[in-house]
Formats: sequence, structure tokens, C-alpha cells
Amino acid sequence: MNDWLLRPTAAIDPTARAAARARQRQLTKPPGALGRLEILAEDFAGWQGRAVPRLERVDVCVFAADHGVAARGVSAFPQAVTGQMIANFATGGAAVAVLARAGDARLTVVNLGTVEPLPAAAGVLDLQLAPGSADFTLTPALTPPLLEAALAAGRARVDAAASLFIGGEMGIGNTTSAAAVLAGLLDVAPEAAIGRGTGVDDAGLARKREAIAAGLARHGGDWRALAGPERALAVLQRVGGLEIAALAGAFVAAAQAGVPVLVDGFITTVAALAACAINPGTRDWLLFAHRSAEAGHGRALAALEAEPLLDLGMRLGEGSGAVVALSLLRSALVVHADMATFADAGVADGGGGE
Ligand SMILES: O=C(O)c1ccc[n+]([C@@H]2O[C@H](COP(=O)([O-])O)[C@@H](O)[C@H]2O)c1
Ligand SMILES: Cc1cc2nc[nH]c2cc1C
Repeated sequence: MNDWLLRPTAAIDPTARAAARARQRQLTKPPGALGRLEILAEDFAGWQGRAVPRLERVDVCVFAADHGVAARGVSAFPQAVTGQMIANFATGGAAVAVLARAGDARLTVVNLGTVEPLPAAAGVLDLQLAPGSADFTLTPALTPPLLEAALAAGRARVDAAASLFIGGEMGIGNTTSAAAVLAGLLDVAPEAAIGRGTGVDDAGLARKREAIAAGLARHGGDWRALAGPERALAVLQRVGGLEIAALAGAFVAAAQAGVPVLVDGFITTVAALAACAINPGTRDWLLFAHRSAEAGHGRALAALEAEPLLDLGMRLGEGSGAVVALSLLRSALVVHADMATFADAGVADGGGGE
């Protein structure tokens, strides 16, 4: 079954982290003057087990799926957009594709299940596990075997040779599913978890709240007595979605493989919250790229004690915010690696500590 999910995550190397910190003090700048960039370099040193870490290969994987709950009128866009955007990722016109190209990251697109099967498209891994998830106001979103297959599909996209994994998602209706997962994991009211997604009006927002309330009323009893991994898996199965589960599986697998993850926006952060509930060691391998404009993201970030790098008012998903933040990581690691030390440059140091 899902035994792999509970296997230990990789260890962080405290010696390499300390060596990176010592190196930061020798670089030609006042101590701490590069702020959070210094911490990022130290984080990567601990993850990579070397004082001078490098971003050699960045993998971006966009997981796409349809959502039965879209039938409740919870999105500003028609369901067909999920499949249409999959093609746009593959042909390179979507934001994340453009950004990945510019940012020297490798993009993979995985279709986990759309209502309309995709025409064969070059560059898409078309798994089509099911025609999307079921409408969770009526039945569980996923069957247990589908949940297992989606988690495994995420795991299969993680390559231990990558220096960084970015998970993206695409799925019309998925802010409703993600909000339901968030509400289920944290036991918060739908109001605290929802936002306008692709831009629903007040009536659409009310339909989202009602759909989530109906989902919680129908399924909440199945998980309320549970805790830890059992609860997270029950929530994902009852009210989640294929791409949310795949992201959670990928995040756990990345932490187990020793590959750090740069988490994107609302849906991916909810998947990260589920991943950490399933396997708490996952948290040590997560960095958070940005604060999405989606109301509800703050709740998920707070639960993970995450302080994202950027706040740009983005709410696109796809992994786009994470690929934007990738340039910050590159800056952090290049100054750490290539700046002159006080000794190299013949610059007088301050003589003291931080
Ligand atoms: O990542 C985010 O923070 C985010 C916030 C709002 C919307 N989205 C994207 O918009 C789609 C879901 O919106 P909706 O309104 O259909 O639920 C889905 O494809 C997501 O990638 C993503
Ligand atoms: C056009 C469009 C692009 C997206 N990318 C991620 N979610 C999306 C939703 C829409 C509607």
C-alpha cells in the first residue's frame, strides 16, 4: 500500500551548514548584510552536504487534473481549460513554461486525469488515472486505489539527481478542493480557507463556501477521530484531488530522496501541509516561494510556520511563483560561491563577530 510514505526523510548535514556559515563571515560584506540570502545558502549547504552548494539541476513538474466539484459553479472558468492549458504548458506558451525556459529549469507536464481525454500531445506524460476527481459534495473525491496511484505518480516524478524540485498544478476548481483539504486538516471553517481562485464573484464565493460545507458535513465524520497520516490521507481521499495528492506524494518523496522543494502557491502549500501531516520530516526540506493573493494561503503558511520569500500578489499557480523565486535562490548561491573573501581581496575585515 502506501508504506513508502512513512519511510524516514533524508538527514540534513549540520557540519556543512556550519561551514557555509563560517564562509559567509569571510566574504567581503558586513556580517549578515546579505540577509536572507545568507540563510538560503546555509540551508542548501545543509541539504547538499557541502559548504559551497550549487543549483545544478532544477526540475519543475506541473500536475494537472479535473475536479468534479467544478460542476458546482465554483470557478470563473470552464472545466475544459484544464486540458487546454496542459497543451499550452507542453507547447511552451504558459507562464510557467516561459519562466522555466528563462530560468534554466526542466519542465515536465503530467496529466493525472481530465474529463475529456487529451489528444496525444508531445511533451505530456498522460497518465489519465480517472476522468478527474468526483464531486466531493456527493461522494468521496477519490477511491483509495486512486489516491494511492496519485501519490505514487507524484513520487515517480522525483529524481534524486535534482538539486531542487518545484511542483506546480493546474486544475479548474482546485482552489475549492484545496480549501476543503485545508479545512479538513486544520479543522477550520470554510470561510477561513476560501478565496476567489481564478476570480469568482460574490455568488461564486458563496457557492464555494457551500460546496466545502457540504463536503465537510458529508465526510468530516470519516476523519475527525483520526490523527497524523491516517487523517491526512482520509482528507485527501474524501475532498482532495489527483494533482493535490500527487504533489503531496512528490513532496514526501523529495524529502526522502534529499531533494529540497520550493513550494509555490495556495494549492501546493495545502499539498505540502498534507505531506507534512503524512510524514513530518518532510517539513525540513521545504522552502516557500511566495505568498499568494488567494485568501486562505496565509492560513496554510501559518500552520507550516512558513515565511515565504516573495509577496507579489500572484495567484496563478502552475508553479509560476516558485520559478520566479528560483532567481533569488540562484542569486543566494552564486554570491555565496563566487564572492571574494576578505583575505582574497585584501579588504580589512571588521575583526568582530556578528
Ligand atoms: O497557486 C495559487 O495560489 C492559485 C490561486 C488561485 C488560482 N490558482 C489556479 O487557478 C486554478 C484554480 O482556480 P479555480 O477558481 O478554478 O478554483 C488552478 O489551475 C490553479 O493553478 C492558483
Ligand atoms: C487561463 C488559466 C491559466 C491557469 N494556470 C493555472 N491556472 C489557470 C487558470 C486559468 C483560467
